[in-house]
Amino acid sequence: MEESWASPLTSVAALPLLFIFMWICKRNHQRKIRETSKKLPPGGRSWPLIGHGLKWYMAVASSHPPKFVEDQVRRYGRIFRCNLFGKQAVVSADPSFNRFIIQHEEKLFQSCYPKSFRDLVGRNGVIVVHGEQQRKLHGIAMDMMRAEKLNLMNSHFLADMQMVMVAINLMVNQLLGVSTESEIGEMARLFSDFVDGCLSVPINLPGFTYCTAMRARKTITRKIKKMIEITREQTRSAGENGVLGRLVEEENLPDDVVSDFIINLLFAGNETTAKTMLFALYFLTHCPDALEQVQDEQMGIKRRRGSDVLSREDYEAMPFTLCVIDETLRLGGIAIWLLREAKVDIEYQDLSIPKGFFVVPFLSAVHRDESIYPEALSFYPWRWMDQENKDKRNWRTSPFYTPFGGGARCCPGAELARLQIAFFLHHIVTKLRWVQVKEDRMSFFPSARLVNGFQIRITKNPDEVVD
Ligand code: HEM
Repeated sequence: MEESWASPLTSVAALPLLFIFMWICKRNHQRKIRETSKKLPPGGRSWPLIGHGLKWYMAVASSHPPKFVEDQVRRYGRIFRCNLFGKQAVVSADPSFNRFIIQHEEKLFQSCYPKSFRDLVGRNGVIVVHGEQQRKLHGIAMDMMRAEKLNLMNSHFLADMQMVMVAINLMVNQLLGVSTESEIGEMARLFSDFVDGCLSVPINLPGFTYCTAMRARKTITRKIKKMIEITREQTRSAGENGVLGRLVEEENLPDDVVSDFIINLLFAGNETTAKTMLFALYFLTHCPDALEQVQDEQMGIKRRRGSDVLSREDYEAMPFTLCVIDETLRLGGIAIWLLREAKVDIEYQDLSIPKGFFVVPFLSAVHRDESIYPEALSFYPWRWMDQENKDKRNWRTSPFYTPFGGGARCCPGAELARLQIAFFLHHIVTKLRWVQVKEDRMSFFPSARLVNGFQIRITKNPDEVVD
């Protein structure tokens, strides 16, 4: 009796609960379907401990750094998973995803460097800081290096630049306002020790390159701080203090931050530009037609100008030389890949990338992709004269051409670097002739270089116009 009374009542009360239960089940089921269809990028097995490190190293040390990436792309597609530097990594040879990564710095991804590197380049430096501090320092660097400012910053800038053409000397001269030969020479020597350490095994014991670099860093920092003091005491006319003067007077940054800022600019701007100059000469040596066209263009400028010092207008009148520089950056761009870490769980198209994974946009895989650049492995500067490639060539916006990175960390020195390389080529091709005396090849490990040091025999150009 009790049962027959309770039963209809229970059924009525249970009905809404049953609906809720079914709705929750359905929702969970749909979520599960969604979650399983969003999956980790595909990837192959790797060796314990070393992961894919050996194959990665062999490719990067060769003259075709995307080799490992290309092999994986053939198997798994342009976005794949592997094991690098002791961690799970997602590597991309996909132009759109690369752009997505560099455009979402700070929100989804974050650049990351080992502690040993951060200690060396400076924990306050723009390269390693994040968030508000990075934005502020990056803004200052961008502002300083803007093309129109390069002319205004220092009325002697372009002339100085051509007198102290060795990249590091130029950087020391411009950044610190140091001009005597002995001061520049000493800073250049210290800096060379410092840079070697950035690319070495981080053992901080006497006799090791890293330790020598840390010592060099201390001396450089002491010198910069002394210069800051002197700069504060002196009031020179605008522009005469170099970048250091502007940082101290206009930006009002603490001394430690100014010092790391300068060291970062020296580090980021020196090797990159000097190596690109070297690669440009190497490519031109192996492409006589391009060399002849650069020589004609530059001799024309020299004849018109009638002097050794170039101006901004001359820079704008060398379209073919700029194609040579852009083609050099495409094939021999110093930054072949960038390193990021996923800050949060990320979903991109039907893929998920868990928080903490390394994410590696492999720039040179795109630069050497046959489906994007026909005859991709040939040095062919004329491709950039093609109007169809105008958008592709715009390194500020193009997903296909990113030698200077992009987004919040795009290279602030890009214009300065192109200007320096163009002027370097002008002086070299108008004044000298050379013959390569030893076979050579590019390698990108531990940093971009020509393995035999590009040995050439140099003679004076017999056609040089005497001023
Ligand atoms: C051919 C020469 C150069 C190349 C190929 C180059 C390339 C790059 C690339 C790819 C990045 C982005 C790194 C990343 O996203 O993790 C970068 C950043 C940077 N570059 Fe350059 N660079 C060159 C010259 C210069 C010069 C001349 C300067 C300064 C005078 C400079 C200063 C910097 C700085 C400070 C950063 C860090 C920006 C930040 O993290 O906010 N670079 N460069």
